[in-house]
Amino acid sequence: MGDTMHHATMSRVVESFAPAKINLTLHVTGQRSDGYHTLDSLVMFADVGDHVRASAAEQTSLRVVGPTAHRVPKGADNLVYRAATLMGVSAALTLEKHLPIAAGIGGGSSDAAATIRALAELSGRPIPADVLALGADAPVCAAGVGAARMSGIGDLVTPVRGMPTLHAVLVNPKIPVLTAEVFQRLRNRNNPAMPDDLPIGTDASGLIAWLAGMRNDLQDAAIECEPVISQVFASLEVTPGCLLTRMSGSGGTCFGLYGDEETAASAAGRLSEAFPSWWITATQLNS
Ligand SMILES: C[C@@](CO)(OP(=O)(O)O)[C@H](O)COP(=O)(O)OP(=O)(O)OC[C@H]1O[C@@H](n2ccc(N)nc2=O)[C@H](O)[C@@H]1O
Ligand SMILES: Nc1ncnc2c1ncn2[C@@H]1O[C@H](COP(=O)(O)OP(=O)(O)O)[C@@H](O)[C@H]1O
Repeated sequence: MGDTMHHATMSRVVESFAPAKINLTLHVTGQRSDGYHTLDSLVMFADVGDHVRASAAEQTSLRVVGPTAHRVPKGADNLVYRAATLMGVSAALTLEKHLPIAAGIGGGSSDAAATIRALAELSGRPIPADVLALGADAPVCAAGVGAARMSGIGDLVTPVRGMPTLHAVLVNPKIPVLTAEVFQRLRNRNNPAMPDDLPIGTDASGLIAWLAGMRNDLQDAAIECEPVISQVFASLEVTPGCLLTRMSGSGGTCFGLYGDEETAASAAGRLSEAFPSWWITATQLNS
């Protein structure tokens, strides 16, 4: 009895969800002397994503499973492994990978953040201050605050409370888009930031109307890199009830916003039939 309990404690598995990150807006406001761009972005998280499982072990190991596992590095360069190294905690790690790769939805950063949360719970250690080392999207994912305004180069994260739930469809053509290449292709690196005051406390239709006046400044450059993205936009725009379309991050995932869950689900159904090789999912964006 005592032994069994001891064993159960030793093999405690902590599971952490790594949601897709959606940039509802992405304004590129300048470029620093080190080449990195300053951003102003309103971020929310989807209810689809990857799962990370961690249990204490003497040496770190990583097993990658799931539908998109074959597309990610399996060794020490996986962001899950790098997050464990940054935490200074050794663990047996499993990444269950569902999100498309190099997709503008921060999959690797979200996996790293989920790993950090799991290892913090397992070890009692605090979340390290330098998560930015794991990518510009890692701080917003690690903050775990839900909706947030991301600025600086991704290192400044301000929680945004009082955002409504949004009903979205995510569409990715399964063509990887290289973030660095999209930034390189930008013609205009100095665009206005979002207004200081975000539309806090509005309902979904008020938020969508406000979003319509905002931008993703990487869209044109991403379409130049991968022209299929304009087909992704066109496919979303013609779905009944689509209120807004935009690209997330550096692409190629684009999202459509809808007034309710049923309309979003039926748009996702139609699109999946028309484009069986694409990754298409209806999702709720939560604050
Ligand atoms: C564009 C964004 C917006 O949320 O999302 P994704 O498209 O990755 O999802 C992020 O800023 C990306 O974050 P992440 O993918 O973690 O980027 P990193 O690995 O840090 O950077 C990849 C490359 O993008 C460029 N980069 C990235 C961030 C930034 N603020 N300025 C840049 O110029 C740099 O050339 C860098 O070498
Ligand atoms: N756990 C991981 N998941 C996804 N990509 C990873 C992971 N670890 C390392 N990478 C590398 O990071 C790169 C960016 O992937 P990803 O985070 O999916 O991009 P994006 O932020 O554009 O959605 C990939 O090309 C991949 O080689």
